[in-house]
Amino acid sequence: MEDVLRNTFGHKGFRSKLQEDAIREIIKGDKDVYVSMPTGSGKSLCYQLPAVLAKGRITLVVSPLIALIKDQIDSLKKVKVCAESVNSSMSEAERARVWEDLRKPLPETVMLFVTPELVAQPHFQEKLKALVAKKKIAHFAVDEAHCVSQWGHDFRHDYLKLAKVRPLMPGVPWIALTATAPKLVQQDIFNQLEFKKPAIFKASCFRKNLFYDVKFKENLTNPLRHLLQFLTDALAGNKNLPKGEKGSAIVYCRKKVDVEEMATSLTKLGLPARAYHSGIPRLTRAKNQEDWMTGEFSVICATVSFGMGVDKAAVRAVAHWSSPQSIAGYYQESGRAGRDGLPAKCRVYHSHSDRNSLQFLLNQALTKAKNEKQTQTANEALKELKVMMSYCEGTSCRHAGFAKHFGDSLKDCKKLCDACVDPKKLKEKVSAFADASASTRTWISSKEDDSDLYGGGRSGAKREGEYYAEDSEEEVKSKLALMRTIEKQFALRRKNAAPPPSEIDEDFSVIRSHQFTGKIKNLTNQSRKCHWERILGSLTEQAKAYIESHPESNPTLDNKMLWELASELEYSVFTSNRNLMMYNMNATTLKNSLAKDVKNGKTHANILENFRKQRIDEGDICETNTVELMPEMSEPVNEAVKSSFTKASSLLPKPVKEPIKNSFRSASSLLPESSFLQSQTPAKSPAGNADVEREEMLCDEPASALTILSEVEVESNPKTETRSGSRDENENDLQNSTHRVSPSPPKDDAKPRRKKPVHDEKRRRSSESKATFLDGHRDRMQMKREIAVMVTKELMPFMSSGKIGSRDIFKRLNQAVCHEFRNINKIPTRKHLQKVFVGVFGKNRVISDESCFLEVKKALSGFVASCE
Ligand SMILES: Nc1ncnc2c1ncn2[C@@H]1O[C@H](COP(=O)(O)OP(=O)(O)OP(=O)(O)O)[C@@H](O)[C@H]1O
Repeated sequence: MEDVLRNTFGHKGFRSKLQEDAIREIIKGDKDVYVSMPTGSGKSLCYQLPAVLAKGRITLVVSPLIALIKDQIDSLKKVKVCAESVNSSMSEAERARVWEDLRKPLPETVMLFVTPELVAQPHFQEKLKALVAKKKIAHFAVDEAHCVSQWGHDFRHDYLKLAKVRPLMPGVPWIALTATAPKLVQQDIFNQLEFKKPAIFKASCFRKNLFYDVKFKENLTNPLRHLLQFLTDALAGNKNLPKGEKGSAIVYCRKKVDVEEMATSLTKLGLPARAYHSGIPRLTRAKNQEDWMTGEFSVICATVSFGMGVDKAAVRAVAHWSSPQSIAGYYQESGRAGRDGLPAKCRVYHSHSDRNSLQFLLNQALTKAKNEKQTQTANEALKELKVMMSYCEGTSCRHAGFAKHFGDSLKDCKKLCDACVDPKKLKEKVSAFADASASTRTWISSKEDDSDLYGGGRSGAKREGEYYAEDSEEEVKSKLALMRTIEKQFALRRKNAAPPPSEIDEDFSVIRSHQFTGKIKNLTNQSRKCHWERILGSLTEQAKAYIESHPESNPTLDNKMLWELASELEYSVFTSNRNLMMYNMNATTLKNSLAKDVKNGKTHANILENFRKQRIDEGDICETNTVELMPEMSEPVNEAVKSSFTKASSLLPKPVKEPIKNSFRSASSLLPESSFLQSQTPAKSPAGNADVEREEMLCDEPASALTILSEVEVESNPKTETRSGSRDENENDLQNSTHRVSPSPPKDDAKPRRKKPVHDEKRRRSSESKATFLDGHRDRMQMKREIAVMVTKELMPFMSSGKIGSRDIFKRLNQAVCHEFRNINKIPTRKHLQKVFVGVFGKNRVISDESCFLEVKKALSGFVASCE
């Protein structure tokens, strides 16, 4: 045995005691054997070595993918072990050659790799019987045995048929091999493969060379840059290594389209990456995999169809760009890191929208379940998702999370995950994320197609053949359905009539927190959905108008974004109104306002943001060293875009005029003359015009324009009620002051508002705070706001003293400075800014015109960098 280990396989010893023991047991050949060891721990050797020792007899190996089979055969050929396969990718002659060999009294073939589909074929079973009759089968090994379990994350229907061949081979011992599987899956494997009293070899799932953490996209200023940094750090050791030894990384994305986008974005940012998913032509896909394996490039962006059986040792990082669907799946995918035993990192970028999309899709599967089995499967998938979400949003040791799931006993890893390295910091992050979720927890995103959910996810049951088939037909259907709905809404909007309840009742996924509809007495889901549809109609029209008027930038309609935005806006009206009449009135006013904006050629801020992002992705907007995912109406956005910009505040219902705090009153009076406010606000405050001007000069933070203004007020008027000590308190006050832009009946405007009891007020505030949360990127937006406030405040005096030639230059300079600080993720202090402005204005420079401004802009990053 040791000879074969050394001389044939070239290993100095066994990888572990468990590997050795399992191999010994398999060689004995008197029992079925179950081997469960983490990815990369050397499971294959457990059947390969006994196969070599079983001279003259064949070991049959069932493997789920032809690609995987090919890899195995290639690596065995390298060590001169004769392994063959018979599968659909081979020519008739090749298959005949293999069968011919197998018929020989002493076949050369040591291992025969087959797919479960082939095993199910009668003609294969006939040949199998003949081989068994001649006692030519040594072992029957089932690789990736978790595929047999419906509770596994990668169920393959054809694996279920394997047990049918069991009676055809009495006395042949079976081997089931899988990476770590939970107890339930293990038992299911035994049941399905009819294992009786198997010998069990099970390793701990703890991978001591892997560091696990979770990042919350909503907490990050620029998640893409964050990922880029993560990958760059992980691959930093590559510099002095030859190509073949360079470390590499995998970025898993949920959908094929995300895979493509990610590969393009990373490449544009200077980290060459390629895509891998089943939609890519097979040859290109194979070339991408090959080039990644050989170190031509380091990063592969893929759906989960990539990786099974990929034996690349030096994977230094595995990132999941959105939350995986199950913890077992995540364990296996992330386990592709560090197969060489050296340190590697595994990270999930989690977000509310991922959580909600997954939840929505699985709920949908549950709703659509036609029989008890499907219901059970869907329920199980939901349970798995719950566990995965607890992993992402929990604060306990990540490794212990795996251990618990797989029935191991590990308590904590000490320092191999973010939870053990800095529990306090993680708790803060989780709580910031939870805060953001207050408004989105029950939000169910727009219809999504699950055909590409992490390469198929549980729907992977549908997969057949060698590659994960993906349902492009489904995708098309889903898109058509979406388009039909949007078209329907256009028609409805034109007729200005609500659809019959039966039609709208069919799907409330667009209505956020719809289970809370009872909050407003007599308000039905149908009614909410009807308002949502009308809002969506107007938004879609805005987007279409923009597309028509900007053919040069070739933007495309992002239906999903429009659905979500419509839901967001409807939800903000829903949470800020307390009776049916007010809800209906304000929802209608909102819709009218959006429609009016269409006429006036205005476009909602989020739509502009989306188009701008598209342009960034296209590479049209690419500022040196920066890719921004959030709206930055800065330099590269053309004037037309700027002028058609609709303030988010204009979408909020009418502000309460009288009983508000100073800061808010001033803020509301600073609002732009949007169609909505024009129709609602009878008179401006005396300070109105000046303030409007000042507001326009502020840095372009569309969704938070109002909030910025409130903050400016807070900063500049220490006596205002909202001013309080800490930044957090200010933030609360800020929100509260902003809430007051909630709708109220026109009659109330003239009367002072009756003071509510404290608990009522609290409840009102909390529901209103949900309403003000417009984009779910709270921390990032807050940082932007704070930068904008600081920069505006410090730049103002230069405007007043005539050092800035025009309002437009002020605005652009302000944007440019904000931009620089956002680039370095820093909220500047007064001192920082004073230093920057010494550089900008020198002793007595006046930035009077465009050329002057451009000159300053060029040097700006240097001034900002040196201000620290
Ligand atoms: N005893 C050993 N000594 C050194 N290297 C080994 C030993 N056993 C296996 N290996 C190597 O470890 C690597 C991983 O082995 P293998 O592919 O069998 O892992 P696995 O457990 O099947 O992983 P996965 O579940 O991802 O397929 C291979 O490169 C293999 O050659």
